[in-house]
Amino acid sequence: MFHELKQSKDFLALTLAHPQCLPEAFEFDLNNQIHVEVWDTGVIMFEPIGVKHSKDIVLSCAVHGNETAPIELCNDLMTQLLGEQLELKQRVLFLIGNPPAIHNGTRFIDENLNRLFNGAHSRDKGLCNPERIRAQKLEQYVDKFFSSESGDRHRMHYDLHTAIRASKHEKFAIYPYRGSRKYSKEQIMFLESCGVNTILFHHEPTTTFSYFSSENYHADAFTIELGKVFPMGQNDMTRFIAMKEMLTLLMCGKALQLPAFDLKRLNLYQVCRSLNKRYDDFEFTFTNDVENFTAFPKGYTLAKEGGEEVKVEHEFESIVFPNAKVPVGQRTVLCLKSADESHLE
Ligand SMILES: O=C(O)CCC(=O)N[C@@H](CCC(=O)O)C(=O)O
Ligand SMILES: [Zn+2]
Repeated sequence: MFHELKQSKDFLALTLAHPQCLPEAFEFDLNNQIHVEVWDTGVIMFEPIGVKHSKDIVLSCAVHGNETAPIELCNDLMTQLLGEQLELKQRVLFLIGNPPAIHNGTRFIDENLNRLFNGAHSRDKGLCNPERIRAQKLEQYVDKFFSSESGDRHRMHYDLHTAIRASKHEKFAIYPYRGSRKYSKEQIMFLESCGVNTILFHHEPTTTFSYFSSENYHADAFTIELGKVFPMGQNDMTRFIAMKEMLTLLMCGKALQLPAFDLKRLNLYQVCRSLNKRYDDFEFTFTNDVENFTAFPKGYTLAKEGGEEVKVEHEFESIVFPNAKVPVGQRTVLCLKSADESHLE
């Protein structure tokens, strides 16, 4: 296994060759002062040797198996690290979330992994399918990674996705609910430098991976949507150059040279409500080619279910992630209104 990875430098290939689990964990040192630990299939940690580091960075992809651009992006970074092409100065944990779903070319196999974090994997029907078991393990790996360093650390988790539909703002990030904690202008400008200039502030706790890291480890954590979903190999990787460059600077401890916070460079949205499916016959009134962030006026009927109409409540509401095909009880769409900078620091 170790020799296979040393030779190929392709952690995605190793992961896909063993989608359920690896026969054993292993570790080794690269020739350029980097310690590598493989904890499980899709789970690899890189740590600089002999350097005083201060940042713990989690980069996750394939929490949804068919969202391939983030997988290619992360694999590029991992291959560069394994090929000793990067001078790593900070700790990084890469997570390839759902390898069986990558094989399947689907969002998930049994259950949406990104609804199973923050303990949801063990609630109700419990650890009854591979996604629930994987969610629990991913939580344990994040815990191990963040908890093994103490003191004044800067923890980050960028959970990389792509969206099912086209979007009026191609790249955007969901900033998980933070309770009384302020949202970070510096993180927002970091994302803007990555090409992600649209931020959605979530209005309530969720069971997503980014919320888990944000809530439990006070990490600067985001779900980041990098564009529309395409099959593996069909992504235009030039669209992710800025993202890759900024992540490389971050990992290698280089100056980020972030611009000052500037509202003119950003689109800020507040989630005003999450519509959960209540009846099997839930349907939207708009078609599948309506883009994310399309705004509808007050009174407009967005959806119908159980003989009732779901109408826009604010002057305008923009929709994101509409999906009528979720199980009853789950989110069918997020409704957004414009946000200002009042809760930022
Ligand atoms: O395009 C879609 O409908 C879904 C894209 C996606 O996977 N989005 C994430 C967002 C998670 C969050 O709200 O932080 C998801 O639905 O899990
Ligand atoms: Zn996704």
